[in-house]
Parts: sequence; C-alpha cells; structure tokens
Amino acid sequence: MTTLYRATFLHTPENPFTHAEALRAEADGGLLVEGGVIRARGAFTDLSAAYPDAPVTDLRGGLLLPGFIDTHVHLPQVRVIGGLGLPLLDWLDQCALPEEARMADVAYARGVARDFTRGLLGAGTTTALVFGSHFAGAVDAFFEEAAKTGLRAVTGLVVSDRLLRGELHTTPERAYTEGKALIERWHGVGRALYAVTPRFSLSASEGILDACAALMREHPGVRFTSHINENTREIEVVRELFPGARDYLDTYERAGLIGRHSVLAHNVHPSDRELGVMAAARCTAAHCPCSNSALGSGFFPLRRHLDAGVHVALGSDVGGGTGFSLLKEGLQAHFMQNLLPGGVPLNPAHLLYLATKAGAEALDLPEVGAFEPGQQFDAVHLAPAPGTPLDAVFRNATSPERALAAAFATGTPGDVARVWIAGDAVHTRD
Ligand SMILES: Nc1nc2[nH]cnc2c(=O)[nH]1
Ligand SMILES: [Zn+2]
Repeated sequence: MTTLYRATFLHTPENPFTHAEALRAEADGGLLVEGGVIRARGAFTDLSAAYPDAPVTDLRGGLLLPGFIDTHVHLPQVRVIGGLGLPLLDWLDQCALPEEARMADVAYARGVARDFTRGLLGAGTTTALVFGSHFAGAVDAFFEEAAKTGLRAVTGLVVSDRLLRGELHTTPERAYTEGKALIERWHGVGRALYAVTPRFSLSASEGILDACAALMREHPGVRFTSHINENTREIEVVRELFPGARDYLDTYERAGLIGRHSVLAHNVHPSDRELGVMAAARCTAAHCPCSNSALGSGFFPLRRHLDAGVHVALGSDVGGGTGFSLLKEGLQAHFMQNLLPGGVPLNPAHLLYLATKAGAEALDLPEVGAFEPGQQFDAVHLAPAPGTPLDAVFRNATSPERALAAAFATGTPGDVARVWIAGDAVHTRD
C-alpha cells in the first residue's frame, strides 16, 4: 500500500552537536510511504507531480516528526509516577520496589503492560529501551503486548541479587537460565530485541554481572542497559561494595558489559576516566532530566559528555521521571542546561535530535529516527486542538523551527493526534 503524506515535517538525520544545519524542515512537504517504508521525500508539489496516483493523507496544520525514541523507561513503574520529593534510594524503597513486587502476578503485570504501552504510544514514542521486570512472566507479558500493538520494544529481565527486597532477588544461575530462555523466545522476533539488564551495581553481585556477560557473549546483538552514577549516596555504596573497582563504570567494564550496544542511564556524576571509556566503547548515556530533577539527582554534565565524545540520548525514566512525553524531557533538558553554569544551550534541533535520531543511534537501529528514504515510516503527528495556545502558535509561526520550539515548550501527549510505526497507525487521539 502506498500513501503520500502531506505535512509540515522536520527531522534531524545529522547530529546537530557536530553538524551545522542539521535540522531539515519542509513547510509543505511530502513523504511517499510504500509498505511502511519511506520511498521518497521532498516538497509536496514535486512528489504529487512525480506520483500523481498516490492517495494523499493531508496532515497540514500540525507538525509531523519522526517517532520518539525513549532510551530509558521502566515498565513496572507506570502506576507509581508522581512519588515526588524523595532521593533515589528512599524513592526505590517506598515507591518503586513495592509496586515492582506486584509484577510477580502475571495478570497484574498484563494490566501494567497495557497501561505502559498505551502511555508510550500516546506520547508519540515508537521505540523504547525498557527496563522490564524482575519476573520473567511479566517480561513475557510485555513482549506480547508490544508485539500486539506494534511498539518497537528493546527490553529484558531485570536482575538483582542483593539490597532490594527478597521477592525481587534472583541468583546468577537463574538470571542466566531465565535470560537465555527469554532471548531465545523474543530476541529478533518481529520488532522485539532483548536487553540484558542488571538493575544497578548496588543490587548486583559480581556473580550476577558475570552471568549477564555470559548472555551477552553467547548472544551477539542483544543490547545491554543499566544505571550509573545517578545519586551521590548510591555511588558511595557502590564504591564500598566494589573495593577493587576504579569507579562505577568499572563494575560493569570489568565484567565485559560495556560496548557499542550498552546504554547507561543517568551518569550525572561521572569521572573523566569513565567518560573516556564510554566514548572509546561508543556506548550511550541516557539522559533523564525530569527524573534527575524529581529525585534531586543533580545536573547532567552534558558539556563534559560532548567534549569527551560520549553519545547522549534521552529517556523519560518513568516512574522516577514524571511522564512519557519526550517533548517534556527535551524542555527539561533545555531548562537544566540553561540553569547550569557552563551548560550547553539547546536549540530545537538539539532537542529533536535527542528525542529521535540519538535514540536510534544508541540502539543501533539505522532503520528509524529520521525521514530518510529507505527508513521505516515511524512518525508522530502533533496537531493541537483548535483554540489551544499551541494551536495559536502553530497558526502564526513564521517557520517550522519556531513551531517545533513551541511544541517542546508547551506540547503534551494531548497534542499527539496520530502515531505510526512502519506505516501502521498505532495510536489515534479520540
Ligand atoms: N531512576 C532510577 N534509578 C534506579 N537505579 C536503580 N533502579 C532505579 C530505578 O528504578 N529508577
Ligand atoms: Zn531508571
């Protein structure tokens, strides 16, 4: 099936942190999509002349962007968004972990997976690196829900063997056998990919990190994700638990877990050595600005990451974060860099890149992240309801870039009118 989409569209096929003019915009643009793949892109008049028989879907009056890519979000935390006012370790004990224990019940986990997937798609997120659950049945339920809805999900069993609560602990042996079974069942099936996921070094012994490394070695192509350097108290505890490690990163590095397919969430308090190793390994820091603010974790040192050459993408970190919208994460990143002495001034091109193409790079998914011919048509149509302030800005914007800035400043999931993955409509606003 072929469709010619007519829209004001923007995308960032190049990295604006390293390329001038990275923001590409077409005020009256056309995207020819065939079988879910973008075949041609340009001015609408040119495309309609070249493909006069293609049925046109008219999306004028809003903005069409590549689907958002969330590189850090927790499946079992959708129902506990909003536990404000606690630092990380207290928030885990009081808000997150009691809810995560409920995921032992697969029927409960299925409901959570539905709420979670709906939250992602409704915010315009089409690909997500998801911290799964400590329970294999819940991870299965989420893979099933993602397959049903079309979401591109990269996820896995979260493993820990200390300092959480008993129900959430496993053993290195079980972490390995359950992880292996899930990889064999799901990795590379449809749009699903597996991510080996020790929760963080605070809750993971060397034995369980070694079990994770065995899974990575034996299954090339699976992704790796964990947390790092989020909170100063957490970092102190990790230092005490790993007296032989040079720093937090080294706890993962020594196990052989750091490489091109590794995504480390937060990294608010890194050392120069850690940044150097992350850059050399070409792994990614998932920046989660709303979470860093809500949990008081600190200001992400974006300048130091960029100067060291570390790739950075964006994560919502629901439920430490405050919701699924990567528009909000972009705005909060912008605010925090504005407030941080020596922060990086972030323009709309940076924000769009962080919310889209940067995530595709992080996950090594060249088929998504922008509107290049040959890429999948994963897209979000922002079309504010008539009479809203964003609608007023869109109607009066002097350029697509101005409208994009306003979308980050004031856009919400309520402005997400329609979302496509591989050309299929996966969310339509009521
Ligand atoms: N923000 C955040 N940090 C973590 N570190 C370990 N677990 C978590 C979590 O669930 N959320
Ligand atoms: Zn997290």
